[in-house]
Amino acid sequence: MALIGGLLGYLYGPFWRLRKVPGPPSLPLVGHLPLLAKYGPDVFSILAKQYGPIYRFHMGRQPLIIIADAELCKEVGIRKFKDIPNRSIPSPISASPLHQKGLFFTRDSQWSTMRNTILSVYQPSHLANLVPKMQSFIESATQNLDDTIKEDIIFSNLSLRLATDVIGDAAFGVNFGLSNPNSICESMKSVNVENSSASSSDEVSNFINQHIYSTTQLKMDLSGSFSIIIGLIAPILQEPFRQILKRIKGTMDWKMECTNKNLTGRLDEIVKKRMEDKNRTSKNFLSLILNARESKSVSESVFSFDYISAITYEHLLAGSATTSFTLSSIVYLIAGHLNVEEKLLQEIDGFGTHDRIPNAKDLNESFPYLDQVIKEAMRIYTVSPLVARETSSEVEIGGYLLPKGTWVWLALGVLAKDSRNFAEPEKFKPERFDPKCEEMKRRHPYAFIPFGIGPRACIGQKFSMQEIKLTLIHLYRKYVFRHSLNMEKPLELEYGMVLNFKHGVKLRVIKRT
Ligand code: HEM
Repeated sequence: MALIGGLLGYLYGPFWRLRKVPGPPSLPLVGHLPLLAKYGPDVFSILAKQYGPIYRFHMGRQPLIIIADAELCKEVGIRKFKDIPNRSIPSPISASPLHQKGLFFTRDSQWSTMRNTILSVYQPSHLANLVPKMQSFIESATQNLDDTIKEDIIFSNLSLRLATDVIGDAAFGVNFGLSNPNSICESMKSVNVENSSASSSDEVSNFINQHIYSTTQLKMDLSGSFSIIIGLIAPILQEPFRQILKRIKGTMDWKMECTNKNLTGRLDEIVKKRMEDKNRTSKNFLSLILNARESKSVSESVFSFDYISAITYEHLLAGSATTSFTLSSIVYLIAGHLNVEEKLLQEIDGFGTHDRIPNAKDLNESFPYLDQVIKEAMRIYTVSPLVARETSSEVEIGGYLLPKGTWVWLALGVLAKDSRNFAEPEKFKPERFDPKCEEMKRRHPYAFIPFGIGPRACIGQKFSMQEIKLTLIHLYRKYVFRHSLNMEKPLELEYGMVLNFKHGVKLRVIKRT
């Protein structure tokens, strides 16, 4: 009897505490996973229409409170931040030690100390100094495009190489050499520190493949590893299953374990070398943390070796997959909207001759239409459509009392497609972000938040916008792009920790005359 009581408590306890929040009927154990399987990520928009701006969704046994309204997002992300300061740790992450100790999933004072130290790397003056370095990576990554005229390229691969190199340099002071046309085809023995280039194509492609694998295998839908799926249904069983499966060759858990071990080993090597380097500058993010640690301005326990490794790796992940996805989706959308392309080319050509490289101020002020195009593309393809939070005390949101420990997820992707804020939301119309446009004036200020909201919003927003703008200006000065006939229509997406393209973005390059 006690056993049955315990089992029922385990299965229904999480639901019972939140039963007053509306939501569709859910099945024991699997919760609303069948709905996710049926509709994919669109399920969150569909349910918002049916159940309103705050509703319950059971990711297996775990209930989530989904917030699908701009005003309520402001309440969760900003007004009630002190009661909701951390992110919940989703099942795929709890299975991945590599991803746990970064800024994303650290909590409370550990998080605020880390964030405050890191923030100095993202000051406007530091970012402005990165422009020449970013530009040189961009030139290098796009150097071979002339040879691919009238051929299809997988643009999403190029953009991932580029974004990984840029963040590798800014975060670690390491040139991975992925966008160097020669070292892509040559061999690379090791990833060397401080401005030395990586050589050996097997190693480069190995590294990038592992990096991509590690990012894309953290699924949030039903295509993850077996232990992740078990974790959704019965979290208590996830770790024992993972421990067993990671030893069985060929399973997804085994592959993830090997990949993560390899990557961690390589990155730890970089961190160790940099720790020993007495002449390090503070131009990159890793050196800055190490300097702060040695000068005792932050406690060594806050930035222990594990945390430094995790946070540096996190920058590589967070800074590459998101920026690269965004760049590819922008170019893809422009390729399908020639009126937008024409207006954009006019703005870019009007800036000056090709040898005039825009500086940080130019990027902020001289490309208003480019700004609108980027925002509209990020609205159509919101790379991070759900943002996680967890209550640290009992708190009232939208008329419901949520107990401590409730997972509250902000549905940025649903907000971005809400017709109350974006007329004809499926259409690509950059002009809707023109500050003079009526729709823009009427819009809720938090209806479009692709970088999140409040003190936990993305730390790399300005960094990535600078990189994206520089890249697009460089590309469109020389080329335009068209969809490849070999690309599926509509574009198919994969739902991992961030959105990804199922088959890449395939484009045809046309040289401008
Ligand atoms: C287009 C590019 C990017 C997008 C769309 C994006 C989006 C996001 C979103 C939605 C969040 C969660 C915010 C929240 O919870 O309110 C986030 C957090 C974060 N992002 Fe980004 N990101 C991008 C680029 C970058 C880059 C380039 C970096 C690093 C250089 C970065 C580092 C981070 C970190 C460390 C966090 C966690 C912040 C914290 O918890 O304090 N991101 N990002």
